[in-house]
Amino acid sequence: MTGEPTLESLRREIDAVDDAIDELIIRRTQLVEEVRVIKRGWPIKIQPSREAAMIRRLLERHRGPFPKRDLVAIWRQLIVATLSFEGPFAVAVLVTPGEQAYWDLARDHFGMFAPMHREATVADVLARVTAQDATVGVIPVPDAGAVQPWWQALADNRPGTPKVIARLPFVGPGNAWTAGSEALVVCPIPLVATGCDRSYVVAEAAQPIDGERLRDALTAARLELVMVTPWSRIEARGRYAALIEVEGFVALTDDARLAPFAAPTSDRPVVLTPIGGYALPLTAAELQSDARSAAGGTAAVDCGE
Ligand SMILES: O=C(O)C(=O)C[C@]1(C(=O)O)C=C[C@@H](O)C=C1
Repeated sequence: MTGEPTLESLRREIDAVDDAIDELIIRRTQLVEEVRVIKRGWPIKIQPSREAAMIRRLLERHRGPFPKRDLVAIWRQLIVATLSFEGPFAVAVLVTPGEQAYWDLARDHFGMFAPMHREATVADVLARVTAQDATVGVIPVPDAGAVQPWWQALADNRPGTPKVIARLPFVGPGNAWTAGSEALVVCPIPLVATGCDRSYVVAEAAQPIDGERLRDALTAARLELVMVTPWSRIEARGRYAALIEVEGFVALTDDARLAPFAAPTSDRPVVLTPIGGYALPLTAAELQSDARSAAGGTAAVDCGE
């Protein structure tokens, strides 16, 4: 006899679905253990480009009314749990008196259980990451009004120098104490292109370059300017530097577009050094759930690359 489902019958079905999900987590973990073997010689296991691309792909295929933000939160917790048994994983976070925004952003991204260390200055965060006392560091996003040119330290080719690998929040502000704050994640690993990226380049010159000349130089290099900080003096070298953010992916080494900027010339006095970047945070459109049914997925996001 078939009839309307009852609470009991629906709960039995939910239990069966939960068992299937649990079996898949067990299976996924077995696969990740094989990844761990492949990565045995790698000092740092985190792969932020892969993480961002995985989450974008899963959001595109998802359908139905389950909130996509919460779906991302589930995936983030799963990925970070995985990282913690691939090898040591810890986060150094800038926390200043009265400002815990970066702590919230780090916790939202790296989960409830990743070890997190508070640091009082950006230099302390960078030092911990350089020493690999912490795998990654979380520091403020520099903007066009930035005063602290900490990013100068990233334009250094010595092994172990932290580079920018992600931007937070990846999935919107959530219930963070200080909504609207944004952070960069740094770690000494290279990214790979995900198709939805932005990059940072440090410009260095004997004198500050005015905005128009800089834009022309970047256009010649086929780089589209997003943001440039004020020029600041590098005391040790008697030169000036600015942080530039550009659209798209710029590799840390061998990017043909940057080759002409490796050394200064009389008509091209600016040296450009890539220092990493980030997969673009998820947009409101990507996070829009289908509130009506479990039928349709969402169109792939166009990142203009
Ligand atoms: O693909 C990898 O390299 C993994 O280690 C697996 C995995 C995952 O859980 O899918 C975990 C951590 C990485 O940052 C990216 C992905």
